[in-house]
Amino acid sequence: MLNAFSGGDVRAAEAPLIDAGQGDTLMQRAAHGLFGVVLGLLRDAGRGTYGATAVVLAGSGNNGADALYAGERLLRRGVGATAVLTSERVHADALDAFVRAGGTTVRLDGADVSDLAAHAAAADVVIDGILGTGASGGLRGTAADLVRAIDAAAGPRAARSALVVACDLPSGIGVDTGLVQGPVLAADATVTFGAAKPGLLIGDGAVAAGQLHVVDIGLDLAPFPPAARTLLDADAAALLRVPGARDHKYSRGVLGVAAGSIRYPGAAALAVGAALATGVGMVRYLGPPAVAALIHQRNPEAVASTGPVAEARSQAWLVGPGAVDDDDQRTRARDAITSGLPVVVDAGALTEVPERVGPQVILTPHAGELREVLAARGVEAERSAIEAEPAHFALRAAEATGATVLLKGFTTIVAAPSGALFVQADATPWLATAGSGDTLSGIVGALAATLAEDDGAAERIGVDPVDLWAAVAAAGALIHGRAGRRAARRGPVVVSDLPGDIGAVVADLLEERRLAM
Ligand SMILES: NC(=O)C1=CN([C@@H]2O[C@H](COP(=O)(O)OP(=O)(O)OC[C@H]3O[C@@H](n4cnc5c(N)ncnc54)[C@H](O)[C@@H]3O)[C@@H](O)[C@H]2O)[C@@H](O)CC1
Ligand SMILES: [K+]
Repeated sequence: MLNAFSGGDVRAAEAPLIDAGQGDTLMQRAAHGLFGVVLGLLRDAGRGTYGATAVVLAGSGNNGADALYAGERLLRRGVGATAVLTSERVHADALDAFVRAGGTTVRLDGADVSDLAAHAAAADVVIDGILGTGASGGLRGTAADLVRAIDAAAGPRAARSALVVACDLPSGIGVDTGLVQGPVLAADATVTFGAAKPGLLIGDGAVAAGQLHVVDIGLDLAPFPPAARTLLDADAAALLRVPGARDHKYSRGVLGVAAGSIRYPGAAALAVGAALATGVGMVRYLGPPAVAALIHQRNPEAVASTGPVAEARSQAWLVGPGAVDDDDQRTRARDAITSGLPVVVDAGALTEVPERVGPQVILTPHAGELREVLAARGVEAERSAIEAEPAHFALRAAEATGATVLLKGFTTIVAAPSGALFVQADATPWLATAGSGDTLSGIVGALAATLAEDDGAAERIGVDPVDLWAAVAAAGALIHGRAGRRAARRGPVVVSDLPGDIGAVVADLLEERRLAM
């Protein structure tokens, strides 16, 4: 599990060490970690250090100092380094060390911004040390102008020649939210100190951060609750339930599916296919015979009927995908949601959620659907606002409904009504295609069915039992994302082919788990 801590908590964890006179030690550890990552990236890019050039953007605070000390280390390895001082104030000792090692400095105030930008764009590496955890709001003033100019001179990240490495975080992102309010220099890599910060995992902040490296500088974060968590492969693997010798189809977990309609039969077929590939004892399908016939073309093992939820004994339910203009499906959705069993609620069924439910009800909206869920509870928010601050609004929806909320997007956000937050960035943009969400709901539904009666699941991955369903949803997002990336190796993702990849990802995860034991 990757734990992210709020900027405030990381600073609080630093405070006793700084009070004990260890501030400089922390800074040197941070600078050394940053230097190490830059070195590795230069090597990977085949550029080495001797004769390479670096531009250090150094702000007024300790973030600028970390960057200058990293610059000092690069200078001692033969890199030619220039520091652009973006503020009147600068950490005196760090600047002194940088200059003594042979670095040149330029004050941004009064300099020609486009000249500086051209110089930065032509360098081998740019270190962004303008703002760190002490930032309030986006970049302002001349520092904002400089970043905009470097961005324009260097071009989009994929086409740039200069590597950009962010010190602690890309300057200008919301440390705790990932909100990007002004110009931000998108980084190839971010080297963050002490612990990941939520803004590096969420939404636009995660996009700007690039590859994330966490450098241990010796902070004790145990007293603080993580502000966000990301499941790693090992966590998803630990959740998977492997059938034992005494298992049979009913004990492995039965997933009831009330999805699809005459208008949208395909959604049900995709969800069922994904659920079977994730691994369940049985899928019981409830819905129109014509939809069942489509499901049976690909998955004859699905057991279909047209009855009510009460007559289809299951361990968990999946309701909503493609269920449009169908009163029977609406009734089934309501019955499943109020059954007390874990239930994944997608698309058409989101409007059937009563005022208050429990965390075993997992809503899987995209931003537009979340807007509706919130509006129905008196919280007005534009879709664009939800996309800019997805974690904030997912948490609000979880709080307002009592449900677990999985918000789909570039990063998948899972908010538990307890306030726990999971963020998964496993997916590929190739998964942004029709039907993708149906397969995600099928995977989460299958995991829920197999774990519904597994009392040890929360403990296996070290989460509070009240947050189990959020972790299950996050694991579903991880499997879905990895399956999508696997499929994308063959070309654009065809969602109906995804079950093969889902099964392969489950097999890989279990193999990694076996090797780790
Ligand atoms: N204290 C320490 O010894 C350690 C500090 N660390 C580094 O220190 C950083 C935090 O340092 P600081 O607390 O000095 O904060 P920053 O380095 O983030 O700088 C904050 C300063 O920038 C200015 N500022 C804030 N928002 C601005 C905006 N939107 N536009 C322009 N200027 C703005 C303010 O003057 C503020 O004092 C961390 O991110 C990390 O890089 C780490 O190295 C760990 C150890
Ligand atoms: K920074």
